[in-house]
Amino acid sequence: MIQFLRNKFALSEKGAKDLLKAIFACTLTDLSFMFPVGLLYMVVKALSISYTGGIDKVLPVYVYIAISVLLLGIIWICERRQYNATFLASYEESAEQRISIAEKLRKIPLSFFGKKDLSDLTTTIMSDCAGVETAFSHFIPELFGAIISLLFVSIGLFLCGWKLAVSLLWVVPVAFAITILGRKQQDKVNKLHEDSKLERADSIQECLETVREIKANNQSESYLAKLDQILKESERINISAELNTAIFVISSQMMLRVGIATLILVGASQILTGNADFLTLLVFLIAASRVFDPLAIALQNLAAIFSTELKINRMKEIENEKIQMGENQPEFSCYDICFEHVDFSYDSKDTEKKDKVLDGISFTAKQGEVTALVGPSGGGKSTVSKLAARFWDIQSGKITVGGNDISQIEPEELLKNYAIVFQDVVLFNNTVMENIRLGRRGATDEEVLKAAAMAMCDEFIQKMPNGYQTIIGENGSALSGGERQRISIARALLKDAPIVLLDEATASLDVENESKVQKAISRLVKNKTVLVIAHRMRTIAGADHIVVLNEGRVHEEGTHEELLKSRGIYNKLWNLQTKSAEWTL
Ligand SMILES: Nc1ncnc2c1ncn2[C@@H]1O[C@H](COP(=O)(O)OP(=O)(O)OP(=O)(O)O)[C@@H](O)[C@H]1O
Repeated sequence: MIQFLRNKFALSEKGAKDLLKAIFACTLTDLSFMFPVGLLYMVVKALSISYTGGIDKVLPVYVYIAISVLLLGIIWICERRQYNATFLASYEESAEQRISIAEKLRKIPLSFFGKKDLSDLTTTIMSDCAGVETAFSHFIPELFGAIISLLFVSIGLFLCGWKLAVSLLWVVPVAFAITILGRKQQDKVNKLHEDSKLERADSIQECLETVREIKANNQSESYLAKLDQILKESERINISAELNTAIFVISSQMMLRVGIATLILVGASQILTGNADFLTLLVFLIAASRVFDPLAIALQNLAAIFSTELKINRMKEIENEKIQMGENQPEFSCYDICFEHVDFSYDSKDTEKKDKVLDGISFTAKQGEVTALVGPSGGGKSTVSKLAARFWDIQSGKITVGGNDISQIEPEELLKNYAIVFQDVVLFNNTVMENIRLGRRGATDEEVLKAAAMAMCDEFIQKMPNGYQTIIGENGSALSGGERQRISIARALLKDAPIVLLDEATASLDVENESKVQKAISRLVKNKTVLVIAHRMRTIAGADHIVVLNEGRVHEEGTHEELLKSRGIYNKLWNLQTKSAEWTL
């Protein structure tokens, strides 16, 4: 049972056990609501006896009051237990689920994120987890609780009179059948609904992210018209999904009411023929109201559980994704990075040659040397630098660091040895100090200040309202491109790792700052393995080793002088840039 619940609702073992407890608690609560029916039966019976003169068989009033208080106490305890078992446990499980998805996302290869939209993942973590939390705290325990308690009550009702019981309960399987038969249609509409929600979230996110470009290109009106259309379509699908569910749920709930009508008809004819008394019919009617109310909610819950399955499947998709694993304490004799016949395509299922981004790449970036990657745009330079840090796993060949195959090293352990400066700098909505400290957690303020000064950040940071304690806004929106890049360089200087990856690290800097930062970088890279990508040829002319990449292959390699002499792509790029330096507007 525990395993079934785990598989069905993507729960942890503790979560599945808690769910069982919650179902048990809900069953007890539903059953406890039947006690007042029993008491009512006793009271009405006592009144009828006293009315017919059998006063000596009637219990004193205080006994009924005492029983009522006792029953209230039992109901209160059951409700309390149900509250603890459902809400507290479900919040704990939901927190666990969110943490486990976040942990998983940390370890999933980046290729997964290429297949998924950011808003899709955000929806899974925030809204799907919340949806499952509601299912876990309400729908599932209430549904199972109502069904199990109905079974017990049915036994009691059959013992009181099977004809009346059948006349009341025949509607229950019919009502469930209506909801279950509508499932196929509901699944279809729910899928459309979920897809439209994702499209809506995507469009709004895209609109917010690209608002500057939309305005700059004078496209506000047409873009907003398109967005408006998407929102209206989403609203239409939303209403149709609600209506669709409502049709099946309301029909099945109405079916339950038919059961009361047939009970009255059969009960009346039984009384007329002397096969039942009015008191028994009254008890059946009160029991029907007590049992059918939670059952009507259970039918609603059943429909909601169908739609929750879509959310659960999306969570399972993340849970089942393969993670990057490997050795936790690798030992490196040196930090040479070696690519051996590496093939790579961003879509790992696409093994066809035309989709390969890298095709048989082999070269070595030695420790103590600067290795530059150059070549035409789209040649695969950034891909090579990211693969060197195991951001993706390659399809064939081998990448080693100090002789260790990096596909066998735990990514976070591996990355401890890398200081990386990318073209697109990511900054966090925190102080400048903390954004730099991200390079090395635990670095002292003095060390952060030193790194910032070396990366030429100090001057502009001092001008900020609160200096190093200034909050820089979401992704450093208040900073210029060059300032962001210098903060990223300060992070790398602070980390002082044995391998340095620089992908267009100084591209956004002006000439004056570039030469100063270059000096800082040349101190950073001493005795390290450095892989550098730069479009400005003069930046890489002094590299110890230059690898020219073209269309995913190593076209040529050597030093600046050797490559100029060979008159290949490098020579062509060098001449083009020298000429372009003379251009004026
Ligand atoms: N995340 C990605 N998903 C799919 N394809 C990608 C991804 N990143 C890059 N590519 C493709 O891989 C190829 C190589 O890209 P890469 O960024 O490595 O080239 P590059 O030489 O660094 O280019 P540039 O000099 O313009 O930065 C390109 O065709 C690019 O479209």
